Amino acid sequence: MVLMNPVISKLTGKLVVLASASPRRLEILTNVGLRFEVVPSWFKETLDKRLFKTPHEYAVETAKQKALEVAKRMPFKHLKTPDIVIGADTVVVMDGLILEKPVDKQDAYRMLSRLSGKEHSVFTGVAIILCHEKEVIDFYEETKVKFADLSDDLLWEYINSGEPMDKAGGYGIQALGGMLVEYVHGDFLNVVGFPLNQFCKKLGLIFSPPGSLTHNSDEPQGTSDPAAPDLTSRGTMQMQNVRENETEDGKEKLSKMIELMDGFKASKVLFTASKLHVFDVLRSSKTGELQAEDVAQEIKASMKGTERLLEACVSLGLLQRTGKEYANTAMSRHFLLSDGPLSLQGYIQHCNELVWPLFTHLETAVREGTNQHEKAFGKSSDNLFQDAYYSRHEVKLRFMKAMHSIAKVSGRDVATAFDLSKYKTACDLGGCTGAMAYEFAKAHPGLSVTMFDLPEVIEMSGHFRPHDADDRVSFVAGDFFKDELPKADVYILARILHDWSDEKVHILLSKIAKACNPGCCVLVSEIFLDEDRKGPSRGLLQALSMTEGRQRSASEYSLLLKSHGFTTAQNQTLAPTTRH
Ligand SMILES: C[S@@+](CC[C@H](N)C(=O)[O-])C[C@H]1O[C@@H](n2cnc3c(N)ncnc32)[C@H](O)[C@@H]1O
Repeated sequence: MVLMNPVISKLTGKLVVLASASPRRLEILTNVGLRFEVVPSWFKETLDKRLFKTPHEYAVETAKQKALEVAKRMPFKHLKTPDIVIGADTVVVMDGLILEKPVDKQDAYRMLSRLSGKEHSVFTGVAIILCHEKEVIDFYEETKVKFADLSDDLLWEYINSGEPMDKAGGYGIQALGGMLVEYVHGDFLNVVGFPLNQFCKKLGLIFSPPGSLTHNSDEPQGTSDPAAPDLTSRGTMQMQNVRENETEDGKEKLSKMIELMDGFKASKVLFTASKLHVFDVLRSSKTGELQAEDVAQEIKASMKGTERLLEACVSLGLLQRTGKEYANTAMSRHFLLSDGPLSLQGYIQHCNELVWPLFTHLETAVREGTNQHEKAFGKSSDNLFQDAYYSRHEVKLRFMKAMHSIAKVSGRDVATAFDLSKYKTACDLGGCTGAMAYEFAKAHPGLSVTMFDLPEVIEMSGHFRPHDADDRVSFVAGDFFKDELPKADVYILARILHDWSDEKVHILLSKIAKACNPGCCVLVSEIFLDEDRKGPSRGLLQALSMTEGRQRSASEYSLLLKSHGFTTAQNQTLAPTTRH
């Protein structure tokens, strides 16, 4: 006979899913008349226990992840969305150590002999997902269990029965394992695997809101409701808190906030590991792997600091660790080795040495509406390039390396974005090291490319000349605001226009319009802001440290170009405009 719990009856007609393969949980819930489907979770119980302050937090999180996995999978794999998914995870805790299912008989023996003659705790974490409301309600129950003093003979007999193997802590209290137990304090079913009593109370809170509980029209007045004793105002408040904080949406927002708060730390870890050549050091070792102390020695840093840095790098996906050995990940091999073809080291160092100090003065920059070069570097920068980037040799080299690394990773895409086969000559205005010009030459066999930049840049461009340099690329020194521009069919403006005011952009475009061959085209490569200026954030963040320049949308660039007779040929992220 089934005693119909009024709370359980509220679930009639709902699709309830138990995200657990445990026959014991299935039995407990079936016995109280709950109708449900069993969809075992595919979530692997691999959460790092060290990340949890208490064992019950670990059990609750595991339960939640099990249930969420099923709730997310069902609409796609089973083509139905459940109303409720229930997840549970039971752990046995002895002296702060979480004992899960034994992996073999020896493991079972170790667990059971540890429990012998002592009291331990059994925690079950439970998560109830309300799929339509997108809410997660979770809780845990603790029960204390004391084992009798167990002889080895008894232990081995029990182990050889096979019962311990699929059970947390290596025993099942509902069967033979019951013989091992001296006493139980708390919910017995919690030890079996599901805290039924508290589960029903929670369902009561969910499905019978406070107002309706004091006077439940479905029930004769005076009928005691198992949920009622818990409905003190404190209980209700706690429930509301749980709902607000534990929804998927709330969690997403919180993790976004945390990501934003920690973003600067992650950047600085990348900058520091790069500056200390951690990625190069690991690559140069014979096996591609090193222990923290070897890395510390190589980079001449403290063991403690190095270890922390390496661990942080692992957490960010920059390194991987097997046992004590650290190695580069595919991503760091791709972008973080100094001599890699797509190395971003130049740009990373620029960010660390130049952009980072500017951003430490962001508050003043916002208050004053000015660039903070003087505050950060003790020198004003009326002309960004001459005063800030090119005033000292090493700063110029660093800036050029930064431009070079970005041009290397983006150059091919820019060069191949449009069909330029009908053009014979191109001029890369402000082409810096020539990296982009070489990409254009490589992509277009019929194209000769002139790289045009300030004299102080051209004099150093030899440092960056590729060993297989194409002789269709030539270099011309000059100031594009003052000097005559080389004649060409295609003008490349890659990351140039954003640095300048509309006034200066007009000067440059009018010079291009004057110099260009008939039917020429201008290829603009920039971060185009969305028309409503709500993104992309990469462009809007960059704007915060700009001097006289500004970020623009595609239509703003189009307008500027149109006023010099160029018509937008295509509306793409990269916009070539032609002049007829
Ligand atoms: C932001 S960098 C872009 C470099 C390159 N186009 C790229 O996409 O990697 C700007 C370039 O414009 C050059 N530049 C700045 N002012 C210039 C001027 N008045 N005349 C010529 N080149 C200039 C700088 O030297 C620098 O190489």
